[in-house]
Amino acid sequence: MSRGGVPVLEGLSFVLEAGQALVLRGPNGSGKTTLIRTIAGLQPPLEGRVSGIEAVAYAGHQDGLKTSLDVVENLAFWAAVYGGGDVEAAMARFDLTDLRDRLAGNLSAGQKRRLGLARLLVTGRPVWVLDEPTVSLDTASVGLFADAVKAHLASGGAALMATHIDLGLPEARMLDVAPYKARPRARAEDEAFL
Ligand SMILES: Nc1ncnc2c1ncn2[C@@H]1O[C@H](COP(=O)(O)OP(=O)(O)OP(=O)(O)O)[C@@H](O)[C@H]1O
Repeated sequence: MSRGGVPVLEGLSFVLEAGQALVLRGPNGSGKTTLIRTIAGLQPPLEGRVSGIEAVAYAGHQDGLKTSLDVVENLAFWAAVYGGGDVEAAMARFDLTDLRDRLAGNLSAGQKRRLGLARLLVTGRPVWVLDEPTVSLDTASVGLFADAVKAHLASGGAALMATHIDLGLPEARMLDVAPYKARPRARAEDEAFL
């Protein structure tokens, strides 16, 4: 896997089964975001392959919100794009019901993040691939998120998450990406000198 053409991770392989959560660990710059983006299909791997991309719902550092639409309109939009998830249930799960008519652009950082995460529910997609999903969330909202993940796993979903905080998901497997740091590679034009 690479960023900007520079290899970041190599030799990394795992299978994520239905009902499983996998938490990516590793220091800043170790390649968690690169791995997440590759698995979500936002960039191709240098080598190897990712299967099941069509089942992925991705949430990255940006919440992907339409700032000029309100909360319920944002979720209805995504539900329509993905084929009709339950907007009311998604709002209830992330404590957004009282904010339903507020423009997404006027939400606080944590409220925006809750809306971005509620979007996952309305996609109906089974594999959540999440990059630091709890950034900006207060303790209560982290609890809402952990409960949403648990319910998702219990219904046969799966979750891959890069996070620096303990989500209180003892069933989650951990994967430290640090041992998979890519070795520097010779550039093609240097080969004659190897
Ligand atoms: N566009 C780019 N061009 C070149 N290098 C990049 C680019 N984007 C990221 N990198 C580098 O790739 C490496 C992996 O970055 P990545 O964002 O995957 O790390 P991370 O584990 O998610 O870090 P953090 O915990 O800080 O979020 C870092 O050394 C970073 O500087």
